[in-house]
Amino acid sequence: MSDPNAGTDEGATDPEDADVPPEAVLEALFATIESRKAELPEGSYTVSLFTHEKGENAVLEKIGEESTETILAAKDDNLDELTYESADLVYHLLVLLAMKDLDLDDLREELRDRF
Ligand SMILES: N=c1c2ncn([C@@H]3O[C@H](COP(=O)(O)OP(=O)(O)OP(=O)(O)O)[C@@H](O)[C@H]3O)c2ncn1[C@@H]1O[C@H](COP(=O)(O)O)[C@@H](O)[C@H]1O
Repeated sequence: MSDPNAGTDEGATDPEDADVPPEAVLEALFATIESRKAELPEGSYTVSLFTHEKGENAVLEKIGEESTETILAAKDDNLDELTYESADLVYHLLVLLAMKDLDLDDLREELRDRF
């Protein structure tokens, strides 16, 4: 994984900070992604997705790859791998939401409307 300390992350909680409670992890991760988008620090994998020469296709391709890897892990009943690939998939999905100026509230509202 790329250097998690790249960038300033002003106002964002580092998702790798052990003090982040599990229920706050998605918010912390999304705040880091938004910070990378705004600050564009060197050495950041997230920034490489926002600035890729392929444009949005870079993250779209990663979502395709990670979806396939998630499916294969499930078919293998490999729960550790399923968890790992699901985390890759969720991270790239959050990058896509940020790229499209959507956020976790949009996702939460959509899911809540289905209750
Ligand atoms: N959660 C993630 C995260 N999940 C996956 N990745 C990257 O996504 C890429 C996935 O590509 P691949 O699947 O090809 O890589 P891989 O997992 O080595 O390969 P496989 O074994 O899956 O085939 C890797 O480069 C991972 O580092 C992530 N990169 C960053 N984050 C978070 O974003 C924060 C900021 O990271 P930077 O933007 O790099 O500073 C980090 O502190 C993390 O919290």
